[in-house]
Amino acid sequence: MAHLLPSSPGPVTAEVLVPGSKSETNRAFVIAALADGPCTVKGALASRDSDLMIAALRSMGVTVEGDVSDGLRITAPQRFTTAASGIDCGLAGTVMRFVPPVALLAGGPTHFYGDPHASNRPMAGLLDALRQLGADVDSDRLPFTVTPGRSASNVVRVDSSATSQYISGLLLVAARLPRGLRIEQVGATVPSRPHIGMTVHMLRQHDVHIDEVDDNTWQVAPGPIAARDMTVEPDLTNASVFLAAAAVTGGSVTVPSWPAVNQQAGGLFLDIARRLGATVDQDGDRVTLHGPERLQGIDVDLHASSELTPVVASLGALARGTTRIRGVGHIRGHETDRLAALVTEFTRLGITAHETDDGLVVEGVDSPTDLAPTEFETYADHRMVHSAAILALRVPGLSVTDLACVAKTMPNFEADWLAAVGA
Ligand SMILES: O=C(O)C1=C[C@@H](OP(=O)(O)O)[C@@H](O)[C@H](O)C1
Ligand SMILES: C=C(OP(=O)(O)O)C(=O)O
Repeated sequence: MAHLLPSSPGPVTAEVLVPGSKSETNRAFVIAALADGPCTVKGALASRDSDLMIAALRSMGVTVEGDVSDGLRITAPQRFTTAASGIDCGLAGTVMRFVPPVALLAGGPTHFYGDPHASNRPMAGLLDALRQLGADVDSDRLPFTVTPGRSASNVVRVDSSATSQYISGLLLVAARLPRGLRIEQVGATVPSRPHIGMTVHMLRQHDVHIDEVDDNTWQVAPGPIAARDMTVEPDLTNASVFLAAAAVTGGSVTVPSWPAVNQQAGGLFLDIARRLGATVDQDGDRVTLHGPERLQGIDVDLHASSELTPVVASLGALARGTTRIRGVGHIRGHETDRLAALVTEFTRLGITAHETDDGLVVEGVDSPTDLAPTEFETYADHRMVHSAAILALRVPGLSVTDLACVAKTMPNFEADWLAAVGA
């Protein structure tokens, strides 16, 4: 069923408290599940991806008590069990890449499955690394079964050019392996580096000793992961959607509780917005974005913050001139092939856009109200909804085919968006 998205005749003015970071939440859950005592996680995101992570860990013997609003109490099992009915990864990259390494600690085979499209997401590099650690793995994509075995080595060579999540997944379990782990990244280049930085930072807060030998080598000492309580920051990539509403309407949106120092790729949005012509003020932990009369197209490398691509593409479509996004070829393996999806839907709407080897080129539209509003296909991808929602503010009548997929990281998106844009 098509869902009409709100347009905004005037500037959007709002203050929006965004929910917890998906990336931090699912790392916090895995770290707590591997720690040497109970940990409380506060500020966690409640969403499909985090629910899938909790269900996965529970089915391996982890105890999760309490609720997200008061803090979740997570206790590692004496020994990880084999999940009797398998582990549902949904479409969550963090579940499909962070949990299989934990299955190395289980006493037998663990089966992993997911949504239909999850089978298109890259897994081979991680599964190959698990084989190097002695596991038997019966496929190179979902669904697959990991059966741990005796490891001949504590060194893995992994091509992580398809996703940074292979490195993060291996780092998370590394200290718990009998001899620790040395990870040697052998791919041409690793995307989304801040996400690896987040993994390293969070593990160090639990006394895990990680030596970043060089840009492509991590040496993790064996040892306990210290139990400590954690507080999850707001999700800055999701915050960018709301800030973008101000950017395209000449309005002002404030996000409170913005962590001054953070490891989130979404934090890079503020500089990108400035380059597009927005003004960004930071007053303590409050960030306010003021939109200009008209944004200006930019040439931008989003290799480090590729999950911002759908938002930046929409900003480019509403800016003056051309916007070129580079360094994001790997997002063809995200929730959907995001480059193809954005170009297809933009073109259908009348926006000139094309794919390049490693990104997109989008021509800014002079009169968005002249575009023929369409039904924007979302391909089960939450960030395609975000992209459409930003465009719709200036293209009255635009709808999306499916709104429910926002539950992946922001189940309350519709209500929060309607409140923010004053619809
Ligand atoms: O580890 C994480 O939490 C994530 C890493 C990134 O994946 P890629 O390295 O595949 O871009 C990012 O895009 C994704 O949204 C979340
Ligand atoms: C790529 C994304 O998610 P995942 O964690 O499933 O990889 C995303 O949220 O943009």
